[in-house]
Amino acid sequence: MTTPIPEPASAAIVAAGRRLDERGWVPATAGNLSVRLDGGRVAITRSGFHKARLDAAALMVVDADGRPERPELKPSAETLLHCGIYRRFPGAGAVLHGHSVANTVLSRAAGQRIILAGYELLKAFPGLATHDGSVEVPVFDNDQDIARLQGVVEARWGNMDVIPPGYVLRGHGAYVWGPDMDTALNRMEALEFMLDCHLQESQA
Ligand SMILES: CSCCC(=O)C(=O)COP(=O)(O)O
Ligand SMILES: [Zn+2]
Repeated sequence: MTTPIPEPASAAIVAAGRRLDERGWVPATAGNLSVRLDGGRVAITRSGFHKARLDAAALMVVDADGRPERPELKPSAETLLHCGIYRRFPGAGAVLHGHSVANTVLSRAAGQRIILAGYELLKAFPGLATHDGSVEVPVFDNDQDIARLQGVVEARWGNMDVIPPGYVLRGHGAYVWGPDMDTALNRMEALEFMLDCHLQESQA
């Protein structure tokens, strides 16, 4: 059965794609965006579309396991990472993925984590009331086998006491989520701002 994507969900994805593009975080056709719908379904960008020029035709619906409602359409190649986030975090309502210079450069040099500490913008993440704290952003080796990569992500989450609403794929990009699209966008801007600071400090 296929059902249309509710207009608020498609509008949120289209607007978010433009915002990520304005920031320079979705070059070429990089990035993917999704919103959780009723019944475990997910509205997500189709593979290969430029995120600055999304419209309703560039979006589609998959089930909670990433299976397309319309099998003739190809969802984002990274759909299973979105589904993994929605499965693990019932409060997640929107997921964003972008390829910034900062997340790409820093993750290529990082180990298994990037520690962000002392930034006022840490307060954009849940559970941090002041700048006087730190967040461990997991870094995963990139993998073209997305199901296998999701397995690695889940195993790591299982070993973390505090899981921040984001992670980075080495040399590839960042994933961030939130209860709604506006919050996810704010968290992504906060993460990217702090990564950019981190990068500039490392070059000073
Ligand atoms: C040209 S970017 C390479 C694929 C990628 O990393 C990405 O984020 C976009 O893939 P999609 O299938 O979602 O278009
Ligand atoms: Zn990507």
